Amino acid sequence: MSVLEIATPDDWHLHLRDGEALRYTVPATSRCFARAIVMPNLKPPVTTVADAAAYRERILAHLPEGHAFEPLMTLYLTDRTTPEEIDAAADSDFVHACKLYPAGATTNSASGVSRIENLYRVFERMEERDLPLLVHGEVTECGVDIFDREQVFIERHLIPVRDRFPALRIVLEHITTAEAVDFVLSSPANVGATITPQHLLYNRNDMLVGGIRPHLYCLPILKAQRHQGALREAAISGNAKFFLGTDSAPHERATKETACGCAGCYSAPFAIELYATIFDQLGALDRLEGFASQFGADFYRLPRNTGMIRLERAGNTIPASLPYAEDGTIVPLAAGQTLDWQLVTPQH
Ligand SMILES: NC(=O)N[C@@H](CC(=O)O)C(=O)O
Ligand SMILES: [Zn+2]
Ligand SMILES: [Zn+2]
Repeated sequence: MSVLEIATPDDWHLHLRDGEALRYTVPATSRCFARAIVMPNLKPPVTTVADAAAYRERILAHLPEGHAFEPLMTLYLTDRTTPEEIDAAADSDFVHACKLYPAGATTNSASGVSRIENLYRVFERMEERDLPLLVHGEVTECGVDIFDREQVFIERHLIPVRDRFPALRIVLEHITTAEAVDFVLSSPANVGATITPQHLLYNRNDMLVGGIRPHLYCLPILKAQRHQGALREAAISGNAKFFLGTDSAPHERATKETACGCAGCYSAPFAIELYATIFDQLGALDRLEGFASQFGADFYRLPRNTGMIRLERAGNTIPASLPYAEDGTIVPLAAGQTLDWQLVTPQH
């Protein structure tokens, strides 16, 4: 097969950042994706419906002419989030979910939740109002090894939340382990997961053997090869609980190539080509459309996109770096690698 046409995809986990960064991040996603779930971990975070409305306008102000793109906004849960704010979110037509960051788990999560049980009244209202809960699923206790943090979070926190709020729609974001795959598979249909390109393409050897590669450092951290295998199997399984979420998380080059580098991989400019290359290598190109363009919309109870995109089989080399922010540069995921697919007809 040398041409691939699929329904226009959506990105169900995306960091666009704010301010000057939007000039780069918004077109990188809108060239290909019709919608994206926009993460709220700004400084300060997006905690109210009013914040989300203002942020949505700043995003749309950077949409290039001729691009059709709908940012699907989210609220950042804190210890102080109220059930009333959940009602306001559910009543709005642009807030589509709330995001749980355990305090200290990842980039800009300092205002996150310190004790998950404190949010049970909020979860109860989300369940009533059918507003999905998106989860960065890692514990933060310093005694728990970084490679075990997802699995321990599932056992200690996620299983109790799922069982206490059986109708709550939950997305375990950017899953990285076989245990996360098993958790999703053994849960009812209202529990799903997003899978990133980096966790499909790489494992911890790619990050650490022969030298440390800061541009592969993201959270949850890349795991062992057997976990990568479980994620690949889930992504190409055709099971509608697993869908595309890039977790494209831009950090300027200097903040990654330093003694204490930031977590996050910037994949947006080549996202669909990365996924197409992986699915092709796994002999599962026919499963890409469900994963990229259908299952997420179904989970969020939004209409599937009616437009199409076209990709062609062609050597597509990702540049070593791209312009980003004021005078900055950014190193995209898989910089310097040649992908097997290229987007030729965006959204038509
Ligand atoms: N994934 C990451 O490593 N980083 C994300 C935050 C997140 O999604 O956890 C970021 O905002 O930089
Ligand atoms: Zn996260
Ligand atoms: Zn993220």
